[in-house]
Amino acid sequence: MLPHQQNGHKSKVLVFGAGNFGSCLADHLGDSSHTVYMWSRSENLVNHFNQHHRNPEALQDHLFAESITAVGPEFPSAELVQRMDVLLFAIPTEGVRETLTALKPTLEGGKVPLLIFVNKGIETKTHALTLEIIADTCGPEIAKVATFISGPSFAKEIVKRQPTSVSVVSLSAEHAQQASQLFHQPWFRCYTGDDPIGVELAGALKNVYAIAAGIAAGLGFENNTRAMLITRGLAEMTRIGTAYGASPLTFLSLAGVGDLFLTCSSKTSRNYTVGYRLGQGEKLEHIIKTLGSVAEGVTTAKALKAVVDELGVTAQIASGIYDVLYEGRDVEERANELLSLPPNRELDLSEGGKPAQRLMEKLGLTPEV
Ligand SMILES: NC(=O)c1ccc[n+]([C@@H]2O[C@H](COP(=O)([O-])OP(=O)(O)OC[C@H]3O[C@@H](n4cnc5c(N)ncnc54)[C@H](O)[C@@H]3O)[C@@H](O)[C@H]2O)c1
Ligand SMILES: O=P(O)(O)OC[C@H](O)CO
Repeated sequence: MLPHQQNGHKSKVLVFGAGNFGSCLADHLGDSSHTVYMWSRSENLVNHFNQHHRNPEALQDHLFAESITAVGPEFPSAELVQRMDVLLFAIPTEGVRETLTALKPTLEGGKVPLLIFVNKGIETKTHALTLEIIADTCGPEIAKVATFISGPSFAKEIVKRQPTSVSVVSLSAEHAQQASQLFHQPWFRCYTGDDPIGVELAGALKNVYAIAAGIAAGLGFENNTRAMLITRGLAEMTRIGTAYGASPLTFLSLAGVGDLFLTCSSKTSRNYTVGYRLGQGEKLEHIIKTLGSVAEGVTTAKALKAVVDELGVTAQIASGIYDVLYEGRDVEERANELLSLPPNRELDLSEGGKPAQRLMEKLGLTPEV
């Protein structure tokens, strides 16, 4: 149990990442009177935040809870980390391995705080999910208790206390419950589950389909096309997920269709925006340079190509996005190619599960997910 659950004390939380989602979640917890530290690599951000309770790089209109202290730009000290009940990671997947490697010496030997991850991606170099990155860097015992929060959750709306619901999952039901209790509020509802592989895949893959939905809108396609993309995207991500070894039901959850629907339907999504701007004829390099924050679907599309090839699964939409982002294919021509493919059986699930089995074996668990 976390200290605040045992005796009414509030928790001490250190958030890694001071971008849109890190600062939004810091605010959510700080508002509930937890003691919150937020690490940023930017000295300017740290100084500005501590002086004005505003983030100069994200959610600029928001006045943040006073119980948040920004720390950095140096990596948080072992002394600070060891005082924490919770470490919350709100950095892109590409930075998780480096951050956990730096933390590992501090986590060794001492009490392990509750570890919560909110990134949504697949690592490009290794094609690993975050669960595997945690196992590689900190060992299987820590991976087994790591918790993942995912679902339809735009930071911009959470800071306005708009009702939001998320999936909170871990291989340890107890840790998922603890994370859920930490975050749960009437406007922020936490539903627990135990399929971190499925939830991670759903969160990562929906970003790729959001790029597709954005492209369609940028090319001038309207609502029918978007509905088709969301539905066929859901079928495709469920097929990939089950071939990987995840539960197909997970793709019907908040972290699955919930987040897919949100991200494919709004320009608030960075991934949708990347697609929209591609559809309008802008170059990827320019879009990434001027977007102002991360769109994880861009790197995930590359890793996903390798995952799909290894699984031998048909993933026509994901493959089209890969071709546009990494093979220099013309966006309109590739979209028309996709549209001219003959429709196949509407629903089918691939059998398999080898990647999840390998990951469970790495964690010393039976190969069932
Ligand atoms: N913004 C949202 O609404 C939202 C919602 C749910 C999940 N997420 C996920 O949360 C993660 C962070 O998203 P965001 O919106 O805060 O992005 P962002 O671009 O606004 O901020 C990213 C933060 O991570 C830091 N960072 C980047 N690379 C790093 C590295 N290698 N090491 C340490 N820190 C690094 C940046 O400096 C920045 O503070 C992403 O994986 C995103 O998919 C975002
Ligand atoms: O802005 P996006 O596309 O990264 O989406 C943010 C969140 O993942 C939505 O749940």
